[in-house]
Amino acid sequence: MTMSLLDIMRSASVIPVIAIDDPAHAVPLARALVAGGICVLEVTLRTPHGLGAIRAMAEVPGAILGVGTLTQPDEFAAARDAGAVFGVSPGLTPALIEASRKSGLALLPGVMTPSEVMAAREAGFRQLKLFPAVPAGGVGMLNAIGGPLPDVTFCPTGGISIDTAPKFLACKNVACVGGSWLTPKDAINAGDWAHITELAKAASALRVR
Ligand SMILES: O=C(O)C(=O)C[C@H](O)[C@H](O)COP(=O)(O)O
Repeated sequence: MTMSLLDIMRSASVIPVIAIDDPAHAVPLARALVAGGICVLEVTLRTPHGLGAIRAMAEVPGAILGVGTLTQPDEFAAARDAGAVFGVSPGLTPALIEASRKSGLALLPGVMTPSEVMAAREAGFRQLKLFPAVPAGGVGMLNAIGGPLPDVTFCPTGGISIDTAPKFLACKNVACVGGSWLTPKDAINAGDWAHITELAKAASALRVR
């Protein structure tokens, strides 16, 4: 059964934004997150190991892989072939809209203003990433957008923590939040997978409303 992007977002509460510096970290990291109840994993293309990590992590039972930092059209098909079932970009351009359609990879595009929300909606996107969420105005911005533009659902990302996530998740137009706080580099480099599982447990205990 294929999950829609909205189903994936609703199943998540928190989507960890992951950057893999060492390919050997990919599988133990995915296992640690899934063990803590965090199953939707966004692996960014910020490092050269992104695609390889998606391929490896997609084999971990229970993990649902997304690709992050999509900025080039040719990355869509490559990420899909590696096992990503959705993609996330920091913004939206005509070339990315076309690449999403051609590849069939569901896209969660980044927006940060009402005009960008309206342009994304015109292009057919109803699930959006508010990025960067805190500099863009955070909860106040989400509530303000929800008035005139109530038919879009957000995954705010950028500047959110375990302490501030609940107030984002309480917004009517938020299905989940994204963040890098679940995957601190010092814990990953130390192989402290138990700590990552603890962070994941705390995050997966947060529920929308
Ligand atoms: O890499 C991307 O594609 C991005 O869009 C940026 C990430 O979503 C944020 O960097 C996560 O934000 P923090 O939780 O504040 O670290």
